[in-house]
Amino acid sequence: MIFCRALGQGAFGEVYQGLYRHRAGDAVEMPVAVKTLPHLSTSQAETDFLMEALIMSKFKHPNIVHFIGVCFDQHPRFIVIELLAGGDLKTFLREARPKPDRAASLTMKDLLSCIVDVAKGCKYMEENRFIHRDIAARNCLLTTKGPGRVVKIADFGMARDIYRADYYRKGGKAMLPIKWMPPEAFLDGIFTTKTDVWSFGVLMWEVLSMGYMPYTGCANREVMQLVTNGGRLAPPTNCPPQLYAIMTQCWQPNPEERPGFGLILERLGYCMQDPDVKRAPLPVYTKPPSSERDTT
Ligand SMILES: C[C@@H](Oc1cc(-c2cccc(S(C)(=O)=O)c2)cnc1N)c1cc(F)ccc1N1NC=CN1
Repeated sequence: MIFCRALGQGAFGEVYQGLYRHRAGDAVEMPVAVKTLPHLSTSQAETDFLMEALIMSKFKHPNIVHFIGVCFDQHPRFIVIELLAGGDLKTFLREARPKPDRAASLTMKDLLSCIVDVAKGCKYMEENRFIHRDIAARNCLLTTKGPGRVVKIADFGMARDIYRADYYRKGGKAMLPIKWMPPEAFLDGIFTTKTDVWSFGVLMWEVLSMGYMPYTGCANREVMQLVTNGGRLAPPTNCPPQLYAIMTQCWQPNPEERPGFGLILERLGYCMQDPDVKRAPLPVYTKPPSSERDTT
């Protein structure tokens, strides 16, 4: 295991880019991401860290990050996963926004393809009765920024990676991604696969708004109030109504009425074939960068 450079701060500790050789003598070195656990971690943190590795090791799916291994017999303890060189989905979308001086580099088809990739990963988790609890663009990674990119769900620890502002510290307890949670989750702590369906609807909104913070400018408490009283995210600029319809189904107040990921994939399939959807222009943001307040 060779550590090359730091990728950023993960929930537990630093995340590094590294090179992994399956056997000492192997010529082939594989680029990997390495999540480390700081030396001075509580035993609870160690358990959570190991738990996250165990969860990832169970999954085998093209839209879920590939788990390579753990090293727990020395410090720092670390988890080795495949490196997805395109970085995270939220950053990718924000960087890809059409600018006045640069034509859109993505089409509606590209955005839909990202959404479909995540839906496939979610369907696999639903089939395995695994509740992710933190489906959001920040937790998805791309194999590459270029064409042919594949999006994978890549964080299984309610990770508080690089987007700390997205989380809400409720009564000093764990930080909760309120803006991605349904009422039954933040009010009663009920988490089912239908929790992930709600979050997936918010992820669709993030993708079609090209990386905006949901409920831009609203504090988490205001969002809890709004959503409990039936308020919902408005359609992103230029969002085709067929896609907004899927989001609103994901945000049904009654969890049972939200579609499963199989049905969501079917409906997304129709949208992919609908010429009106494929032809839809991307949102053009003319806001000067200084006033870009869509990160809080
Ligand atoms: C744990 C970490 O995993 C990875 C990050 C990057 C990765 C992340 C950012 C940029 C690049 S890069 C080399 O393409 O610029 C690669 C690439 N592959 C990974 N497997 C991660 C997974 C996520 F789902 C979301 C964020 C992160 N982190 N944690 C700390 C930084 N990102």
